[in-house]
Amino acid sequence: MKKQLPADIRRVVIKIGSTVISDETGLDNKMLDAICEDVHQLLLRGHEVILVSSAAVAAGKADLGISGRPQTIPLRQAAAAIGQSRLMRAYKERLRPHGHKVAQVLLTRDDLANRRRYLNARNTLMTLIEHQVVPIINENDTVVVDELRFGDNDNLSAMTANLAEAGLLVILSDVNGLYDRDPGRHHDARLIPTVEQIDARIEAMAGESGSSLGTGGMATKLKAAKQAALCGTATVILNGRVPGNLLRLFNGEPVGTSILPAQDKLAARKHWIAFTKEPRGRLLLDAGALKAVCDGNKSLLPSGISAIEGRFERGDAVRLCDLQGLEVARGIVNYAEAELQQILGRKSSEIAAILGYKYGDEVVHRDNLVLQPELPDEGSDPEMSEPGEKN
Ligand SMILES: Nc1ncnc2c1ncn2[C@@H]1O[C@H](COP(=O)(O)OP(=O)(O)O)[C@@H](O)[C@H]1O
Ligand SMILES: N[C@@H](CCC(=O)OP(=O)(O)O)C(=O)O
Repeated sequence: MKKQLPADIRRVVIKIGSTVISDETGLDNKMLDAICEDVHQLLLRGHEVILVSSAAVAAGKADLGISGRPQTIPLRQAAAAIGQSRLMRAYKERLRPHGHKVAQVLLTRDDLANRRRYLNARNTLMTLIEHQVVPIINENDTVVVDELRFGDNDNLSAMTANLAEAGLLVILSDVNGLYDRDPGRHHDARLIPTVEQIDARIEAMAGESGSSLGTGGMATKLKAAKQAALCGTATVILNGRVPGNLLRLFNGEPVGTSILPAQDKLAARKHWIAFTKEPRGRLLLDAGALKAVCDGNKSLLPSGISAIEGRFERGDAVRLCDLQGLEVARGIVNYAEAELQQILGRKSSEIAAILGYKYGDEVVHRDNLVLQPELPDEGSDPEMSEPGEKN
């Protein structure tokens, strides 16, 4: 088994956490100086760098008189509106003197869940990189509503790594990497230098954020790394508050926690189905369909569907479940819920007669299906569950 990071990494996504470049008073200029110096050096060495930067909220909240975490969504959105332009100016002022141009890219989950917009976002990123412009990505916090949020920038950085087909995802935080338990609470916690595969034992080590600046803590970083691993991208979780650490990593020094790519990676489109598209409904499959889909690598036909839940359109993602409701796969449907209600349990040869038209024999084609265990674990979003936060 391969136990090291891939050599010759050209394209890299670097995620910079709020805990790295901000404090309670706003942006931390010294840390921004140090990070931008390292980014400059990486660009000089010919790396293609995409930044995913947090800290818009942290950069703007003091203007609203907020200390600690903003307690409502409107306050968080207002803080981000103030802080995002400051954040961009901070990068521009530090990278421009070295001759590097920067571009702001603000995304919502909805932008990437729509295949056309996803491909459009990819084209924009590629065009920026071709023109030696450094994309600086953040969630579009000011406009986004809960259902359409990435939730945290660790998740956004993993989706970006897939979008850009990056060789490496670096997650800069305020800890040296993954410890066997939260080092903020346990002084004897030990750093894990390499993770070959993120399993339940590794996941159990990761706790939530220890500060009012960060979102999601180590748990969301591991989820992001797992997601990146499945698209063939390695992740390193590294302390961004130690100046020069980024360069040490690229000089081959043993820093942080490296999470190796999965041996069997998902094709980019299947990765998008599993992680980026939000499933809209559920199809309950009978025993024959379960066997065909899960063991036989077959497409799902209408005859194997026992029941339908939720409302969805043709082209949406749906969960394929057993009769107890347990998700066994996820895929893109060829028929809307209203159409499926008419053809469920029927033979494919009857579709055209029932509907008066037919998009295909399959309800979900096997090329548009992702099976467990490659689906994401559905955890709760720590910010969404805060009391009193409702849109
Ligand atoms: N097992 C662990 N190893 C390292 N850090 C952990 C672990 N469990 C929880 N954490 C917490 O995760 C925090 C980093 O995440 P977070 O606060 O969200 O920062 P960021 O702004 O970089 O995303 C650390 O400061 C630490 O308190
Ligand atoms: N989009 C938000 C950051 C959200 C987030 O995930 O923060 P962090 O855990 O610091 O990476 C902002 O710019 O403030």
